[in-house]
Amino acid sequence: MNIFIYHTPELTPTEKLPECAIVVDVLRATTTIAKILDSGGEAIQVFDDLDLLIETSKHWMPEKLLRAGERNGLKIPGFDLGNSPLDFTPERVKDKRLFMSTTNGTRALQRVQKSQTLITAAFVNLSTVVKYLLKNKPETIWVIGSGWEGSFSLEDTACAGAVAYGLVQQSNLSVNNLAGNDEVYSAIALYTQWQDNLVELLHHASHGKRLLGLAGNEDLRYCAQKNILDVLPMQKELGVLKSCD
Ligand SMILES: O=C(O)[C@H](CS(=O)(=O)O)OP(=O)(O)O
Ligand SMILES: [Mg+2]
Repeated sequence: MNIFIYHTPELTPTEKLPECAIVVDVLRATTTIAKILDSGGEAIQVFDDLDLLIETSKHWMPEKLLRAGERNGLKIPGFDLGNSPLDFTPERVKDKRLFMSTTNGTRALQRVQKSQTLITAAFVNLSTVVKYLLKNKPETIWVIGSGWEGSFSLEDTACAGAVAYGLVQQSNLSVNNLAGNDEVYSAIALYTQWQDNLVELLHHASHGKRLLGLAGNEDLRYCAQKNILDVLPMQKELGVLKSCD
């Protein structure tokens, strides 16, 4: 296994794709995606373009669909839900398909949607992701931070480092056997520095500061929790994520 970490989708190579792409958007899209599937959601269909989301969702059974997502961190007018993981309860989402668009996470997913395998990771489902990688041993793994509007996100790179660190900790592989680029070393260093205080890390992050004003502390506390959801969101058809059992 060779793991490459890219801080934002824009930094990923354009001329090739990995065997396994892992998109990270701790605040909040991939945390929310994990919560949706843990709450019994049928699937999440992700869109970069809102018009296409609305047009596509019109053809889905009305009683089985919800439109979710945000622009500038706030629920899109006319949508059922925003992008706070706390809102995606079993009562709201069980057996529903979520048609979803967010500022960064859904854009990152589209960038690597043609990869052989595409999964999503956040702190909440970290151990499930690491377990999947150790079991399936993809040759090339890309972990892509969603960033914020093309710039670096502290929380996404820290979570990417947590994935790499988990592989090292739970196998006989060393970092220099695993690391495919320098970013792996820096991401692991960032994660190990903050692994016992992720809430504080999220409060330092510019994304976290922005969210504090919009959604309050509860979202950050939830997104900072490690291994609370045993779920592996995997792309089963282009743009459609389901739980990989
Ligand atoms: O909803 C979010 O947390 C962000 C938007 S913002 O950075 O808070 O404005 O979107 P995401 O795609 O989850 O990074
Ligand atoms: Mg984000």
